[in-house]
Amino acid sequence: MSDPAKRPLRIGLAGLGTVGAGVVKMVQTHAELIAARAGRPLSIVAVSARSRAKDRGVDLSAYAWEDDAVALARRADVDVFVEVMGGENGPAKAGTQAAIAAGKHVVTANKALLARHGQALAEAAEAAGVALRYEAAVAGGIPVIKALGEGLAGNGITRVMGVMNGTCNYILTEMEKTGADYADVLADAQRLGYAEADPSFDVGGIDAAHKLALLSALAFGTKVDFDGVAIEGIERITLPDIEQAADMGYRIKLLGVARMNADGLEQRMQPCLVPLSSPVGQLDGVTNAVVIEGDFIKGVTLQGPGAGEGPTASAILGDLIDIARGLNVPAFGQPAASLKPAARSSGGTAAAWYIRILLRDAPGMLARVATVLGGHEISINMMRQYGHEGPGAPVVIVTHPADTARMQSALTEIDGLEVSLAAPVALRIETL
Ligand SMILES: NC(=O)C1=CN([C@@H]2O[C@H](COP(=O)(O)OP(=O)(O)OC[C@H]3O[C@@H](n4cnc5c(N)ncnc54)[C@H](O)[C@@H]3O)[C@@H](O)[C@H]2O)C=CC1
Ligand SMILES: N[C@@H](CC=O)C(=O)O
Ligand code: NA
Repeated sequence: MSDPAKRPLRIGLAGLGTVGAGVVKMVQTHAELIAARAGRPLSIVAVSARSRAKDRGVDLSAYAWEDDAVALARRADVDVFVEVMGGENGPAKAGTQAAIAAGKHVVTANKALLARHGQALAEAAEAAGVALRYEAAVAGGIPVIKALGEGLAGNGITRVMGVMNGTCNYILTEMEKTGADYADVLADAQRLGYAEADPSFDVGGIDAAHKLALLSALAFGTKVDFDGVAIEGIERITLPDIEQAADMGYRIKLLGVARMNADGLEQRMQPCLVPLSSPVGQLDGVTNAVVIEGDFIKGVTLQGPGAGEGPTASAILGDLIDIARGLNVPAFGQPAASLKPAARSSGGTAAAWYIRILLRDAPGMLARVATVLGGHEISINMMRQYGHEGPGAPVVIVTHPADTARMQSALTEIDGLEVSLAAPVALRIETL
């Protein structure tokens, strides 16, 4: 019998959409290069998706077909189950569980699955002695899981932050560049294969929060705590917000921050203003960036394409080549049983805020708002009125640093003023 470490690594590929088709293309395009680097060939043996008939622009004729992803996961001729279907339950979860139970390695791009079930799946994979790899799931083509879990493993990590959703960054930067409508730019992101099957996961900040929760576990040795992420999406950001931020030297980014404070883990994903001149402020289109701060490394910034066929396939192939080489590192950087439950921090550091309000246009209205802010000990750094909007006057206020709790109660009070014509929007200003 041939040496199993030398024979082809046999892949069962579940999902043939943007990511799955990319994986097929890369395996076919780079068969020789991959075999040379992995020490043995990678061979797709069987595939599965919803529709067998659909033309995906790739040649699938050499592969067996399975209607059922769970059956694919259990096939005797499959060594690695590649899950690129999506969904936090359904066949993604059942197939992954079945693969692990059958002693097969798993590579997945599915952050929703891992944000919910990562701990249980990592425990099961370790018990079965198989790898559970997910580089594609976080920041697409950027090798951030490898960087955090391997290259930086000797550091005490102090903070992880960044832009982790390509769709949102694409929308925010395209709106700024072209003045295009939010809905049109979102439709473009869907057409380009960046968005989730349910794009409200992207624009609602949920997809990026899934990713942040996985990075937190890796960075801080805590169990994945997706429900501990404070999430706010970009749905309420308007073109005037983007323009006014630019006018003040900032750009709006959906920014994730994970930090271990004295009272526990702070995890937040929210639109923030960042300096236009900062590396994060410069990110355009589908580009993501993750900043990792550690006690010995100080800071590392990784930047690259966060979504799309090629970058995501690249991450999947990186994981497959590691498996072919016989590497198996714990999914969350240390044995799953040793991960600690994450105590949640009661609040983050204070920050300056950008506030947008729509006030009835009459004398004395601004003074009412200033009084509310003053009552919450929030002092104003700058205040500007931007023309008129129907019966209202859009007003932008930039404050001096204030903590989130104080800002939230001030906003609730402003919202309750009869002069306030729309719910106020407040965005943190991160100095990075
Ligand atoms: N598109 C991207 O840029 C990235 C996507 N991901 C993740 O990769 C996964 C796949 O994403 P895409 O390829 O964009 O999705 P997609 O919608 O383009 O493709 C999904 C594929 O899975 C199959 N599928 C879905 N549900 C199924 C079910 N219940 N039974 C059988 N087959 C099913 C579909 O038929 C399709 O072939 C998701 O978990 C997504 O979050 C991760 C990083 C980047
Ligand atoms: N929908 C995601 C895809 C990659 O994870 C994104 O836009 O970043
Ligand atoms: Na990645």
